[in-house]
Amino acid sequence: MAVDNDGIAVVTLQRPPVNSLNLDLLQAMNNTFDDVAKNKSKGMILTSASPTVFSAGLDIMEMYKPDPKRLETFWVTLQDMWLKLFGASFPTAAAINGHAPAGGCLIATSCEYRVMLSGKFTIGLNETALGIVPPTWIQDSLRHTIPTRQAEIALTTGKMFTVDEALKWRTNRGAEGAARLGPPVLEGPQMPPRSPDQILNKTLKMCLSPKMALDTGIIKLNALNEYLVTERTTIVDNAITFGIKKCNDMDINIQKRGRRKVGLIDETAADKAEAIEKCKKFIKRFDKIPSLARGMTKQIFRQEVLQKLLTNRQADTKQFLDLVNQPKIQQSLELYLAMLKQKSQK
Ligand SMILES: CC/C=C\C/C=C\C/C=C\CC/C=C/CC(=O)SCCNC(=O)CCNC(=O)[C@H](O)C(C)(C)COP(=O)(O)OP(=O)(O)OC[C@H]1O[C@@H](n2cnc3c(N)ncnc32)[C@H](O)[C@@H]1OP(=O)(O)O
Repeated sequence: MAVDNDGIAVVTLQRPPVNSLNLDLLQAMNNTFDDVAKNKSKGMILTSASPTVFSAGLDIMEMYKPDPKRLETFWVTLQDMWLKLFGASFPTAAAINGHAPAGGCLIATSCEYRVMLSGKFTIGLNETALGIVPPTWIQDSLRHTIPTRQAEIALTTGKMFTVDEALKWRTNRGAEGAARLGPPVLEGPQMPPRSPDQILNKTLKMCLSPKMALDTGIIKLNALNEYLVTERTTIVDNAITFGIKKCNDMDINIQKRGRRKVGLIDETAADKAEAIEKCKKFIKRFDKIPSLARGMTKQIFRQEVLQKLLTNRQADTKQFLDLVNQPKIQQSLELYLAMLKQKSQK
């Protein structure tokens, strides 16, 4: 852990080669989180010493042919880590400088803000694809981060997101739809927007025109048609300007037409230094907010999810131990480890 001049703690996971979460690393994380709380740091940023992996998730070796007592301690320590991180009163952010599968994604989604390096990295909860049911609190971390429906689909498909996918979800128009619509509006040529008063005056003028004075339905319709045709660009432009303003007011970031940002991650960065800077900027947003009020508000906001695990802790542990001790699961772990080894030797 390194604390900068602003009082922000940067905690670097350093367990080569892939920061897989074994008992020792989890215990070290828990002690560090306690220190950050005790030192009254302004906030904490989690990152990794590896240039390509944030964390490979749980260390599979802890679950393969395990010592029963150690396995239980391992799971309880993982629960502790999540309770401390997800429930931390201080601001937390993850500078995700590489792959973040399964438990790696859990750490990231337990933080309040995520900046991920652009590149061929992936992030997600892939448990279902491996034949494991992610425990409720692991699912809750994702559900707390992205919209419920997207979380359900991601969990049931074991989806690993590319950085681009993690940053923003496409609308149901999809990429093809967006392409069909032509260049993004914000990048296209812009008409000078007219004020609503100007539009109103123009409409009134049109209604009082000689054509309108004839007062026949058909002529009125023609006049309206003419107005709509001649003014369509202005009308559309005004609608877009109004929509963009509303989105800005509501802090909805629409960067391109056909897409909207929801965010398993909040931002991307070109390198680790930039990712850490962006995380610091997030933490500094709270400079003028009383820290007690901030921390308590966050904990109340997260209380329901935290309480669920606190209430069901023993049952959750038993479920894990029963699952891991199944011969079928041990067989799967053996195969998975062999597959990983084979891949790493290529
Ligand atoms: C799979 C679990 C199955 C069953 C569990 C059973 C019950 C559990 C019940 C509930 C728990 C639910 C929660 C689970 C959460 C988890 O976190 S499970 C772990 C899931 N993690 C993964 O699937 C990631 C696997 N790793 C990778 O995909 C890649 O390693 C990665 C993309 C992270 C990095 O790729 P790369 O840089 O190319 O590195 P290598 O693949 O070459 O790996 C280097 C060495 O590290 C070893 N290794 C990789 N991941 C793990 C790991 N999670 N645990 C232990 N060891 C790992 C890999 O074998 C290489 O070792 P070697 O150098 O060959 O000795």
